[in-house]
Amino acid sequence: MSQSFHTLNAEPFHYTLLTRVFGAADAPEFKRKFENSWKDLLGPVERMFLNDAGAAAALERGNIPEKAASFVTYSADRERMRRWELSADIRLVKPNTTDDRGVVEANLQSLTRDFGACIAIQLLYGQDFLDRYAQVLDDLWKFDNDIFPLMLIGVPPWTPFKIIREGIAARSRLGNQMEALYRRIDQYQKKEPVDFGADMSDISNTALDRNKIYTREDWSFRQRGVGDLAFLWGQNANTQPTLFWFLAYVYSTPGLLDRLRQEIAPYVKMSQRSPPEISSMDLTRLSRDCPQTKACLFETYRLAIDVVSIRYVERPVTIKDGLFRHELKPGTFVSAPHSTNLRDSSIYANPDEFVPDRFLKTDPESGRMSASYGNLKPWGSGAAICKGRTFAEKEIMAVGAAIISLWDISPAGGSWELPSMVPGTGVKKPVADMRVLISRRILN
Ligand code: HEM
Repeated sequence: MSQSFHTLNAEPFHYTLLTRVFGAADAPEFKRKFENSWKDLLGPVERMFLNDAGAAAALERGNIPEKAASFVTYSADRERMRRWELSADIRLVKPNTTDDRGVVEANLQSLTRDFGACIAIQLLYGQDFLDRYAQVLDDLWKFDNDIFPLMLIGVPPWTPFKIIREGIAARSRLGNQMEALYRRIDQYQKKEPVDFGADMSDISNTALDRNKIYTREDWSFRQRGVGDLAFLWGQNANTQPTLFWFLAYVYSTPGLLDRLRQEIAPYVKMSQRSPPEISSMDLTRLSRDCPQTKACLFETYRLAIDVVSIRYVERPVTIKDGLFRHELKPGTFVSAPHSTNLRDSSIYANPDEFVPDRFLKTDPESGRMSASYGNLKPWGSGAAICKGRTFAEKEIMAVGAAIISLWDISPAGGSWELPSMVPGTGVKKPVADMRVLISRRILN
C-alpha cells in the first residue's frame, strides 16, 4: 500500500463506489470529469479535516459545550427535543426540577451517532441544510446500514426486496437534497439570489472550494450532489459509530470514567453553577495531553474498526512474504484488510477485552505517559490514507470529553451488557441498540 498511485491506484475503486454505491450514472464523460478532478477535490478536504489547526478551528465553531449541555433535554414532547434526540426512543423517567435531577431512558447508539452527525454536518454544509432536510440522518443511516454493503458487492438496485427498495429511496432523497444544496452553493458563490432565501453564511470553505473545482470540470448539479454524498457519508459513517463504542466502553468499564474525568478536567473547565456547565474547552491540549483518554480511543479502534484499503494495480508489483513471492498483475484489484490481527492473542493479550492501558507507555526518566497507535491502521495506508483522520479523532475526543464531563450514564437493565458486534461499512455495528439511563452529573 506504500506504493505511489502510479502503481497502486485508489481512483478506480472510488469511481466504482460513486457509480455502484452512491448512484452516479456511469458514462465516459463523467469518468473523464472524475479523473480530471478527483485529486483536486481532496485539497479542500485536507485543509479543514487533515490539517491540525484547520480541524481544531472547525470544531471550535461547532460549539460543542453548548450542544453537549442539551445532549438530552428531559423533554417528553418531540416538538421540544433537540434534533439528535428524535431517533433515540427517549422516555422521560423523572422530570428535571430545581430539587431533583431528571432522568431519561434512551438508546445510546442512536443518540450519540446523531449527536456527532449534527455537529459534523453543520460544520460542513451549514445549519440550513440540516434544518431544511429533516430526514437527512434517517436517510443516511438507512443507506449506510441497509444497502451500502449490498450495492458494493454488485446487488442490482432494482432487486425486488423491501430493504433494497427503501434503501434506494433513501439514497435518491440524499442525492436530490445534495443536488439542491449544490445549486444553492453555486448561487451563493455567484452572488445570485439563493433558492428559498436559504442562509448560506455558515457553509464551509471545503464545500465552496469543491464547488469551484466541480464548476471548472463542468460537473452537473446532479453529479456534484452524488460526489458530495460520498463525502457526507465518509465524514460520518465511521466517526459517529466510533464515538458510540468509545462512550459505551468508557462508561461500562469499572473505574475508568473517574480516571478520565480527572485527566480531562484541566482542559474541560466547568462552571460552579447548578447544573454545572462547560465554561471552556482546550481542544489542542485535550488531543495532546490526555494519554489515558487517547488510549481508550485507540482501544476502541482496535475492537470496533474494521477497514480495508482497495487499490487497482497499474504496474506489476512483487511482494516478498517470507519464503513466498506474490506477483500483483496490472489490471487486477488488491485489497488489504487492516483488522485481521487486531484480536490475535499473540499480539494483544486478552484480545476481546477492553484494556486501554495496552496503548500506554511511560517514559522511565520523566515518568510522562503517552499513548501510541502501535500496529493500528484505522485510517488505511499509503497515498489514499484517510484525509479526515485529524478531524475525526479530534471530534471524538472533544465530543466524548464534553459528554463525559456533563453526564452520568448507567445501564437501563441494571448491569452493563455491551451489544455484540456485526460487520459494518468500516466500523462494526451493534446488533441492537443499548438502552441507558442518562442524568446530569453532579459535581462534588
Ligand atoms: C473514525 C473515523 C474514520 C475512519 C475509521 C476512516 C477511515 C478511512 C479509511 C480506511 C479510508 C481508506 C484509506 C485507504 O484506502 O487506505 C478513508 C478514506 C477517506 N476518508 Fe476517512 N475515516 C474516518 C473519518 C473521516 C472523516 C471525518 C472524513 C472527512 C470529512 C474522512 C474523509 C476521507 C476521505 C476524503 C478519504 C479518501 C482519501 C483518498 O482517497 O485519498 N474520513 N477513511
